[in-house]
Amino acid sequence: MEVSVESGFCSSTGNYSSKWNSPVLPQTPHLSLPSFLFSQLSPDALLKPAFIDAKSGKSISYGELRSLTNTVAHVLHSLGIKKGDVVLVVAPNFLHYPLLVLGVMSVGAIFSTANPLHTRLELQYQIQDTNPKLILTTQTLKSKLDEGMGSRPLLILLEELMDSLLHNPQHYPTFNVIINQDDIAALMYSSGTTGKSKSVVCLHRNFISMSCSLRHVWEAEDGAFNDIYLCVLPLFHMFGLSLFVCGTLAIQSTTVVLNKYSLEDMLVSVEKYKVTRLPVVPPMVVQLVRLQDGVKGYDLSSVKEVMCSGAPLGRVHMERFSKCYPQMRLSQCYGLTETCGPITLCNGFSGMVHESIGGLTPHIEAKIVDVRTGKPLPPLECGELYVRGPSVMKGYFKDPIATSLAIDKEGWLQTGDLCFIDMLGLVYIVDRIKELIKYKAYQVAPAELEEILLAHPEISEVAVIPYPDEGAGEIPMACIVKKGISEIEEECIISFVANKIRKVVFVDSIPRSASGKILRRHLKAKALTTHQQLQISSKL
Ligand SMILES: CC(C)(COP(=O)(O)OP(=O)(O)OC[C@H]1O[C@@H](n2cnc3c(N)ncnc32)[C@H](O)[C@@H]1OP(=O)(O)O)[C@@H](O)C(=O)NCCC(=O)NCCSC(=O)/C=C/c1ccc(O)cc1
Repeated sequence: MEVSVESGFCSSTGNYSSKWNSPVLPQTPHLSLPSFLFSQLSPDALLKPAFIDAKSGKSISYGELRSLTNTVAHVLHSLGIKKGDVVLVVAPNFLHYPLLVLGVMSVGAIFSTANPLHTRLELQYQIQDTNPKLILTTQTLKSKLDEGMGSRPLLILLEELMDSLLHNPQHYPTFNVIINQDDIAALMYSSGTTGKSKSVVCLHRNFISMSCSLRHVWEAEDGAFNDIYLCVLPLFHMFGLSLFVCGTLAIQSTTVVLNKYSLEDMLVSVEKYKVTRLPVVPPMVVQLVRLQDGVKGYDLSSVKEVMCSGAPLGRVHMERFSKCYPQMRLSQCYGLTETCGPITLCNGFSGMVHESIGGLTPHIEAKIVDVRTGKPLPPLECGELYVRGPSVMKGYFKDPIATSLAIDKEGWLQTGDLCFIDMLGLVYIVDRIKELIKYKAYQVAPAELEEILLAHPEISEVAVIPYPDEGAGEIPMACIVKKGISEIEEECIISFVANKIRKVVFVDSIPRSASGKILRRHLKAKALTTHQQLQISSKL
C-alpha cells in the first residue's frame, strides 16, 4: 500500500487516513461515557472547577460533578427511569446542564435534547418521534410543552429538580447498571443531507472515542489542563455538547458557561475569567469584526485561540478578523451531528491553515468521491467528502432507509459537503451538496418548511433555498408559485411559517429534474439574480 506521509492519501485504496497517531480506545465492552470520563480523573482535578456559571461565578468541581452525576442517576431511577428510556431536556445552557447529560447516561437512559426556540409543533414532532419517558424543562418553557401532548410523559421543572439535588445532598452508593459501549447514549436532531430533520443515534462508543480524540489532539499543545474555555454555544446541539461534555472534561480543563450569547456577555466573561479558548460559530466572528470599536474596552489578551465551526466562515471575514485580532489564532474545525463532534481540527498544523477546516482527527478516515463516477479522488481534486471512524453514528433512529442512504455497507458516511484535501492532508470545504440551510449556524431543513407552505391554499408549488446574508450566513428564502389568481404577499407567507422564512420570491415554475426532484442549484442562481434585480429596481 502506498500511503503518502504528507497527505495521508493511499493510492491503492483511494482513502485518506488521519496523520495523528491514534490513541488506544478502551476495549472493555461494559463502559459508559460518564464512567469512562470519571475513570480518567486525576487527583489534581478533583477540587478544580469543571464548570463555572459566567454570571454568578458559582462553580461545580470535578469531584462534585462525579458525585452529583451519581445522585442524578439515583434520583432518575427513583422516578422510574430505566435503561433504554428516553429523557428529553428542553432548556438553554445552564451550569448544571452537563451534569444532567452525564446523570441521564449513568442510569443507562438515553439523553435527548430540543432547541428551546422550537415551536410547539416542532417540539411535538420530536416527542412523538422519540417517545420520552421524562421531560426536563424550565418554568418559562413549560407552557410550550404542556398543551397538546397525546400520551403525556412525566414533566419535571429543572429549577425544582436542581434545587432538591443541591440543597438536600444525600450520599448514595455508586449507581450500578450494566451499560455497554454499544448502548445508545443520546438522540440528537439533524437534517442529514436531505429531507426532514431526523434523530441521530449516538452510542456510548461514539462519545468515548470522541473524548479520546479530543484529549489526544488538545493535549498535544502545552498547558491544555490549564485552559479556560468559554461555552457560548448551545449545549443542545452537537457542536457544543461534544466539546463541553466529551472534550473539555476529558482534558480536565475548566469551562465557563454562558446561559445565552450576547457579544457583551461574551467579552465580559473572557476578561473576567481569562478565557484562553473560545469556540464560536461564524455569526460571532462577524460580530467581533463589525463591532470591533466596542470590543476595545475589554482585555482579551488571554485568548489564544478562537475555534470556529457549525457553518462556513467566508474568507473575507477571516482576513478581517486576523487584522483586528492579530494575537488570536482563528482556526476552523468541522463535524456533523452524525459524527458526534469534530472530525477535523486545525491543532497540530502550523502556518496559514485558517482557510482549511484542519486535518482528520485520530481514527478518522476520509474519501473524496467524484460526484459523477463515484470513484475516489487524489489530493487537490474536488468531490464529496465521505468519512468513516469510531465516532460515526449508528444511524438514524427507527429509520433504516435514511440510515442506508447516509452510511454505506463499508461504514462510509456521506457528508453532503464538496471538499478537497491538499498535499498536507488539510481539508477544505468548497460547497454544499446537501439540501440544508445554515441560519446563524442552526440547521434549517428546506423540506420541513416546504411541507408547511404547501398546505397553504394559495400556494401551488414551493422550493426553499439558502440566500446569502452577512450577519446570519444564510437565510431561508421561499420560491413560490402562486395558485391561480392569488395575490398573496410576502408578509403573509412569512407569518404562515412562524417567521422561519426570511425572504420570498414569486416565480412562474419550480425547475425539476426528469424524476421530479427540485433543481436547487439552478433555482438558487436564478432566485439570486431575480432578487438582486428586484432590489435594484426598488431602489431606483
Ligand atoms: C449566537 C447565535 C449565532 C446568534 O444569537 P442570537 O442572534 O441571539 O440568536 P438566537 O440564538 O437567540 O436566535 C436564533 C434565531 O434562529 C432562529 N432559529 C433557532 N433555531 C432554529 C431552527 N432550528 N430553525 C430555524 N430557525 C431557528 C430563531 O428563530 C432566531 O431567529 P431570529 O430572532 O429571527 O434571528 C446563535 O444563533 C447560536 O448560538 N447559534 C449556534 C447554533 C449551533 O450551535 N449550531 C451547531 C448545530 S450542530 C451542527 O450542525 C454541527 C455540529 C458540529 C459538530 C462538531 C463540530 O466540530 C462542528 C459542528
